[in-house]
Amino acid sequence: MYNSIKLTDKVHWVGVNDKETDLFESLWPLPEGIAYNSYIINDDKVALIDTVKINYTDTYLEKVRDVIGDKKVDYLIINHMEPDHSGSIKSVLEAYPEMKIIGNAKTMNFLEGFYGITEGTQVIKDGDELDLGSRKLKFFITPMVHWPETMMTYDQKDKILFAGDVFGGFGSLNGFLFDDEVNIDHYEDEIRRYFSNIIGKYGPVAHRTISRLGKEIEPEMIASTHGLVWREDPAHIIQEYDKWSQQETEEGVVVVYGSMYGNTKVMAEAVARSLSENGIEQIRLFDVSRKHPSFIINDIWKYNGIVLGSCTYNTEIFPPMDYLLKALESRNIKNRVLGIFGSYSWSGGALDRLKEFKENVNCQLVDPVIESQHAPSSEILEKCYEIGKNVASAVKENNE
Ligand SMILES: Cc1cc2nc3c(=O)[nH]c(=O)nc-3n(C[C@H](O)[C@H](O)[C@H](O)COP(=O)(O)O)c2cc1C
Repeated sequence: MYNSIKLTDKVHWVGVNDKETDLFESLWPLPEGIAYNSYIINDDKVALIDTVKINYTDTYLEKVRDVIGDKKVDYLIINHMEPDHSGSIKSVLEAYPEMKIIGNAKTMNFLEGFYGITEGTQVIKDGDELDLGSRKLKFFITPMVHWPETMMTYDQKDKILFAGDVFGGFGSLNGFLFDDEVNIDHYEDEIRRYFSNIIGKYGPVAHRTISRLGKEIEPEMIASTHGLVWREDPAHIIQEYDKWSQQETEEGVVVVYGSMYGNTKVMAEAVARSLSENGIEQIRLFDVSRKHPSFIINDIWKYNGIVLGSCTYNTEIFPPMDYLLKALESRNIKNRVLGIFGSYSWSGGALDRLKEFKENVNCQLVDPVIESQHAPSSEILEKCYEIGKNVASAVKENNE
């Protein structure tokens, strides 16, 4: 018994849970693990949708057999070629050599490049259908959410959208699979962290894709390649993803500082205290060296205010702060209230990079912009309070 889980009479989840990988894509921490979801439709014809990471192939194939017994897999549909989903393709093909691999034209380049597979494939175009017997699947080509070949598959009978990575989240499935089996609030952060870390850069494409699908289909279930299957309230995850894809935020401020010996930290704490005194209830204060950027990005995605302060290191900005700035620039962070301050002792450098960051993102810079030499003086700390006050009033105004 390998714990496949029924979605409907003929559709099963045959995914796996990964609690062993520390860093997703060797970048993003997985404190709650992650699930690689694959689904099988056991109709007259049998179709698998995506596979799982190579480490879990054996368990995965057992789950597939658990559902279909001695039947063969007729089709393997590839919604996404990232190896956490495509890693078991070769093994599935060995187990079911007659199987046809279905993808779009771009999928095939990846299939050949990663796995040397050039035969037994079927190329589909946007809007094409595949008849499994009692149902027809329809394909939607949805490039760049978040790879060039990404697509989605819609089961028109059971009204299930197999969405690839879109609508996915971090966090493994601890016995539950469906949205109605868990307290969603507990998972919201991990879902947004997945969105902001992995899909966020492609927000505008995600928004266009969601708008298009909204006009063409009315799914009753959303089945992504990571995280929960949404059957009770699919509209919830669609709304959340759409909101995040447009960078809609709520009132709150994320203060991040880079500090070696505490002087910049004192400034950041003054800003944070002022934010609190000026009525901001959601304040996140992070040491950029100690909080992984994955979590900082997640909170920045949630709130409408950011304050960034950094010391100077060898004539440049403190390296971990530079890493965060690049991550935000690459995600085209926008529509935030922004406060900045730097510290130095002889040449300066940190504040120049923070000003460059301001030029690279579409955010509203709030006065004063501060540069402190050595330890912050009481005049400097007063200005930090001013940053807090001005950021507080701007984020409140923006939230009205
Ligand atoms: C290793 C190291 C390198 C530094 N490089 C520079 C520099 O190139 N230019 C400069 O103006 N200050 C430099 N500083 C000084 C700090 O940026 C400055 O003292 C700042 O106030 C330190 O803030 P902190 O206490 O928050 O770490 C350096 C300090 C250290 C420890």
